[in-house]
Amino acid sequence: MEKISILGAGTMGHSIALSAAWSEQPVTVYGINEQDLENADRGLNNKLKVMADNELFTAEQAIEIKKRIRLTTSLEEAISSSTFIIEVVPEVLELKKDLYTKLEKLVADDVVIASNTSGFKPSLLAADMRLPNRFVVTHFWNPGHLIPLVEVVKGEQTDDETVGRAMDVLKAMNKKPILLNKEIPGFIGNRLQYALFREAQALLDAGAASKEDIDAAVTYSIGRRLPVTGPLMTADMGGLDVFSAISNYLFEDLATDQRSGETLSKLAAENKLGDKTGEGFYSWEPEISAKLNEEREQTLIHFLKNDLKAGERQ
Ligand SMILES: NC(=O)C1=CN([C@@H]2O[C@H](COP(=O)(O)OP(=O)(O)OC[C@H]3O[C@@H](n4cnc5c(N)ncnc54)[C@H](O)[C@@H]3O)[C@@H](O)[C@H]2O)C=CC1
Ligand SMILES: O=C(O)[C@@H](O)C(=O)[C@H](O)[C@@H](O)CO
Repeated sequence: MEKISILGAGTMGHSIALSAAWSEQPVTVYGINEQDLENADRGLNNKLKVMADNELFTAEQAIEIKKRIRLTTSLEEAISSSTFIIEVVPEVLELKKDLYTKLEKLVADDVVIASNTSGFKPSLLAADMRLPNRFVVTHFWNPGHLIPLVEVVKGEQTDDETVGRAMDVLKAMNKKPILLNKEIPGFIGNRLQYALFREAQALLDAGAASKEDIDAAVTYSIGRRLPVTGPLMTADMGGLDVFSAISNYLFEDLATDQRSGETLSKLAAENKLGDKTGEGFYSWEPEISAKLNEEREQTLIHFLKNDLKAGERQ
């Protein structure tokens, strides 16, 4: 069994740690200061309560899971006995690369260093590493403790042993790892997610429909099918003659913007960042935020329970 350390205690870091602890693996989480750890501890307690309330495990098991997670502000302590490190710091290329340089001076040559980056190519991240063979991307999805997919992406120099260890540790965490054949920016999930996001922005900026109706067009249609059939299987079920005919006239009309759209750019410039600042495309009063986050969590837990029934989770 790998000794897992998570470097970064934020949105993804503490929820990935919860995933590991839930699969009975002890894990150490590094945060930058006491406030960071307090936020992580609160996030863990909230998530464990919701999961126990929804009978994913008992309240007693939740206590045991929490005991498996050690929080520290000491990087050295966090990695002192690690065999598998998952970096989950902000999506800033140089920040990540600088951390790997620091880590390579502190850990043994056989310790795997993985990144939860949303889309940087592993070869780019590992470009200055002493041992790029031990580096791999393990891209979890938010919330990391409730979404099964993890995209495993190897760089040009990632060796097979590192890939194998990453796949094994993710399966031991009861995740659904997929190994990409090629390293491409954004991997698979985010390329698809951001293609949809680009088109949604273009429709909003063109005044084609309201933000509510644009989102409804997804949640009340393709969003109902996607938990069952992905885009290629959906096309097979709809008829490739139809999907090909539509592709041949519609593709030339789809958005091809290379940057954020007008509305998103304006909102970001005004620091209206969505749920975390109280306003984005939508207004996020605390009660609305709590309601929508709980609804999403309940839905994701419902899917997880189906996985359990299907034996996809031991
Ligand atoms: N938020 C999301 O929905 C997802 C994010 N990711 C990726 O995961 C990574 C982390 O994202 P989040 O958890 O959302 O970030 P976050 O901002 O919530 O947390 C980042 C954590 O990194 C640590 N940190 C902050 N500044 C640091 C520094 N200068 N040096 C070392 N550690 C530092 C802190 O513990 C902080 O809590 C990013 O690469 C992001 O692209 C991947 C999937 C989903
Ligand atoms: O959970 C997600 O959406 C992620 O996998 C991502 O990487 C997103 O792009 C995230 O970074 C922003 O929500």
